[in-house]
Amino acid sequence: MKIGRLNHVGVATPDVKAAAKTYADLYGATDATEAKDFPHLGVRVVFVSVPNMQIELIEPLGADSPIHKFLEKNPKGGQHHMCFEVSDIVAARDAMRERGATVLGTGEPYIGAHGVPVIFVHPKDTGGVLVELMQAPGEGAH
Ligand SMILES: CC[C@H](C(=O)O)C(=O)SCCNC(=O)CCNC(=O)[C@H](O)C(C)(C)COP(=O)(O)OP(=O)(O)OC[C@H]1O[C@@H](n2cnc3c(N)ncnc32)[C@H](O)[C@@H]1OP(=O)(O)O
Ligand SMILES: [Co+2]
Repeated sequence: MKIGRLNHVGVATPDVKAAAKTYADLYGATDATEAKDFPHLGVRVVFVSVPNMQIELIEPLGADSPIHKFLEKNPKGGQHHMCFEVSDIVAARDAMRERGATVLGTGEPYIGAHGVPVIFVHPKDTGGVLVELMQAPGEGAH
């Protein structure tokens, strides 16, 4: 198993709409989606598209949001995770475990904000960077 293209960089923020405006005003990155809520994932999301990938702006949604503590430590927000595409998310999950990394949650891939299955690898096993792996859109059975 080998990771593929960088699909998005996750950026946690207290306010996705304000953050999207910053990317538009400061960097001219005006190609942004409307904010979309994912209650079962505990985040509100705006995708800002740039030529080779997306910035995934994420705001906590609900008391159990997985990014609450991150924002307590980083109240203005900050880089949260990187997401790489893989050709087979189940094979990738198995490879992470075989290579000694902790796959978060139950380890079962679940549908993320792009509508394809994802997993997360614990930052303790990846040099302090939270890494998300996602089934490459249009590839593999999922
Ligand atoms: C899936 C929808 C969407 C998509 O792309 O489709 C998204 O990407 S949504 C993104 C938000 N969802 C997640 O991040 C799910 C997976 N994340 C988690 O389960 C937690 O965030 C977790 C376990 C990584 C951290 O949880 P929490 O902060 O509550 O726990 P701790 O404070 O105990 O943290 C443990 C340890 O990890 C360090 N940490 C936490 N977050 C990060 C981070 N983003 N990057 C790097 N390191 C991180 C934290 O500082 C602790 O380190 P320690 O040395 O033990 O103090
Ligand atoms: Co993500």
